[in-house]
Amino acid sequence: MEFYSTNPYNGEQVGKYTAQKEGETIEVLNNSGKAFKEWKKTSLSYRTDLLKKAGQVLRDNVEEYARMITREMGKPISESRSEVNKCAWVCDYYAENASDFLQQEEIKTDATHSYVRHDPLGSVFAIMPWNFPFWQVFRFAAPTLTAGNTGVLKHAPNVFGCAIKIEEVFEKAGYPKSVFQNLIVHHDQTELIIAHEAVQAVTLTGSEAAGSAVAQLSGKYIKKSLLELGGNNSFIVWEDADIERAVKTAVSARMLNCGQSCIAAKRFILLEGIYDEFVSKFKAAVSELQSGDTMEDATQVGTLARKDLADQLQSQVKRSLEEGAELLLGGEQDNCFHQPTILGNVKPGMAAFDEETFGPLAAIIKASSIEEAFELSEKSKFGLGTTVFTKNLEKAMEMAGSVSDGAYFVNELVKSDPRLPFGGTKRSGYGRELAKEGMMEFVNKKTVYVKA
Ligand SMILES: O=CCCCC(=O)O
Repeated sequence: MEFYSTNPYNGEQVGKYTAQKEGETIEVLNNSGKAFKEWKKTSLSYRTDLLKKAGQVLRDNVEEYARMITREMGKPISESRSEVNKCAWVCDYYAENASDFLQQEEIKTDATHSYVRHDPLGSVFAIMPWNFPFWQVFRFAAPTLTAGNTGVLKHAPNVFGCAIKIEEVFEKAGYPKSVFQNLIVHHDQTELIIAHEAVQAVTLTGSEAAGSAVAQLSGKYIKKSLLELGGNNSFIVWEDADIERAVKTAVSARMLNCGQSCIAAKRFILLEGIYDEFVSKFKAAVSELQSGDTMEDATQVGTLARKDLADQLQSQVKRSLEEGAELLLGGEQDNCFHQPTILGNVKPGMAAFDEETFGPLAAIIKASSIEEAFELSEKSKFGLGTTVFTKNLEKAMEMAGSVSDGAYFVNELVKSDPRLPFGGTKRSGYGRELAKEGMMEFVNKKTVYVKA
């Protein structure tokens, strides 16, 4: 079986990849298991030195990696460069903090010594998506490998070229063979991989459907799993907000990565008093975004990663209009490109409110009070994050407890940061990545109890 990756901007074929057969996959997994036996015995300082080198390799080759990202999935080149630099940041972050995070925790009991060690688990299988093809992988790999696990990656087929480059980063940094390996496989091999004895845990970033299937398999084989799935974040603007700042942030929150982000703001819930002002300034700001050749520095809005994704967004726009939404801007699709689109008068029950919209589509919703805004925000099966814009920081912080999401940002877009835990609730998944929490997901918290 062959996989092809295609530049969604111009149709160029970027790569052709032959799927590994089951026997080859098993060999990769056996090697991962063997590598784990040696890797887990290495010193933490050896592993953090390698991680620092991986960060350096990323920085030294930003242009090459960024071009591969842009060619395979269509984000503007400037955003691809930022993505590669963010991967270098997460490497530096764990290189600096791993020894703190992994140190043993003494606990006073009636033992002479009792403490918790943080030992690695084995091989961690990562199933990753195409939307941040480097970042999603480094977010898992930097803490997980540094804790002493080995890693096996199954990337999305439209970014297999990125997956190969990522494997090269670890090779160039000097990681021992088989500590990080890439698989070119169809998802029908997922069960075989999860069932393999070397694999002790699974991490997936992707759709609800993929998450549910992988969680079932992880349950079947009793392997730990972490899921980072969809989102339908709200961006609530109160009447006292700094509107200029809210609009500027809203544009980035929705349009970065051409809107193809689980944590993008998708539902803009505006208090009545600022509705008209926000909408007119937001429309003006979105209209100014420059689309065009994704390899040009000036391009701000790329294409969607595949035509079926643009088709799906277009269907959500059309259905929402039929359901009573009002077209305020854009609305048209041309192959993989979808115009940045704003829909007004969006309400629960419409596609643009209920469904995750994975593209440059902003749904504008009116609320008559702060309480109603939060109620509307909570009307979602997802739970990744909420943004609130206001000058009343005290009241904003008071409201934090009423948000059921994994993140709550005040006067800022919901974003990932290596220093902060990242993950969702409800249908957005479970577990946390990044920060100390992310490193703790794939360790054996081993109790040691010693009596003299
Ligand atoms: O689809 C999920 C995107 C996460 C992006 C990030 O970690 O910044």
